[in-house]
Amino acid sequence: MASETPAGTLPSMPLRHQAKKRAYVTFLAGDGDYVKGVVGLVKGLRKVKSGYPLVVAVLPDVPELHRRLLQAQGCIVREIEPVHPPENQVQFAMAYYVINYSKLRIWNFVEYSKIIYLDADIQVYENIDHLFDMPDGYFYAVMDCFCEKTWSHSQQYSIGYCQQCPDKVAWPAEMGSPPPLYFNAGMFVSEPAQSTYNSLLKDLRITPPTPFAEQDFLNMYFEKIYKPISLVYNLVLAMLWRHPENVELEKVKVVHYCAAGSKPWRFTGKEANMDREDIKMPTSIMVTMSEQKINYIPAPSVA
Ligand SMILES: O=c1ccn([C@@H]2O[C@H](COP(=O)(O)OP(=O)(O)O[C@H]3O[C@H](CO)[C@H](O)[C@H](O)[C@H]3O)[C@@H](O)[C@H]2O)c(=O)[nH]1
Ligand SMILES: O[C@H]1[C@H](O)[C@@H](O)[C@H](O)[C@@H](O)[C@H]1O
Ligand SMILES: [Mn+2]
Repeated sequence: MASETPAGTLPSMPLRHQAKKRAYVTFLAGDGDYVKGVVGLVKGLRKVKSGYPLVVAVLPDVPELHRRLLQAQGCIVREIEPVHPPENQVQFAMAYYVINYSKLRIWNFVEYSKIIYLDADIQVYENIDHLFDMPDGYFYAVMDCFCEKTWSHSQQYSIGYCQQCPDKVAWPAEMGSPPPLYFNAGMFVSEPAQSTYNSLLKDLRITPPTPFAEQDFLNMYFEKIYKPISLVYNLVLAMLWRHPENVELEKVKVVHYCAAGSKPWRFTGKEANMDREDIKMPTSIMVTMSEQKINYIPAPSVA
């Protein structure tokens, strides 16, 4: 009779556990204030009793103090090398998006069979561990909205077309077929694998950068296996004022504070959108959460 244990696996551990190591993953660059987002994120995951760790992929420029702060909060900190796109003259929608190509390194986290990636400017309000149980072989993420100014470079924006309401402005026949469904890359479910990682980096070398950096690149790379999931798993904040009819607020589990002026830890009340009630409301929840206790660990004395 053939053995039921494939070569290289431990016979004492049930197969289903060996094959299913999972993690939440986020990305952190620089010594700025996004570390506050990661602290808020890991506290949120803990609060909703997530059963999986948060791995923080950090670039070398993240200071030691921030790394220790995250470890003290229970995060697994993993340093990654920056990934640089090929040189060209593209104007990114936000200049700093260029660093986001480094996110591609997370497909090399092959000790995890499946990951849920969450931006540092995301907060979870309900447990989403069940997303790990969706069938393998797909890339799951939430469809984006094209209505904010960050999209002003695009054909979609120029004609007022958004995939969130595809019937409002129809895609003109003379512009060819409508663009494929496009996801926001601040939240997704995917499977790290050496072969995927290698081919992502190989393809990137021959792909000129575009305004939404790695988000555009991932949309092209995973186009064939992309499966949209409900927007409750990544409420891109501008949906609240661009497509309120699509949002059932009481069902939302994950909020993405990506709109201009919406980062909870940067709230001053004085910048774009900050006078909006729908920005002030979720922002105040998260500010309260992250103010509860950010206990900085003092750096060791150098004396
Ligand atoms: O100084 C920075 C800037 C960014 N980040 C990390 O990079 C992520 C992406 O940056 P933003 O959240 O500010 O970007 P947006 O939400 O506006 O951008 C969206 O488009 C980007 C295009 O590059 C990425 O795909 C991103 O994941 C997606 O949510 C942050 O959450 C954070 O995890 C840092 O750590 N430090
Ligand atoms: O990734 C971007 C970013 O998050 C912007 O803030 C948002 O307006 C876009 O819709 C999205 O594609
Ligand atoms: Mn974001």
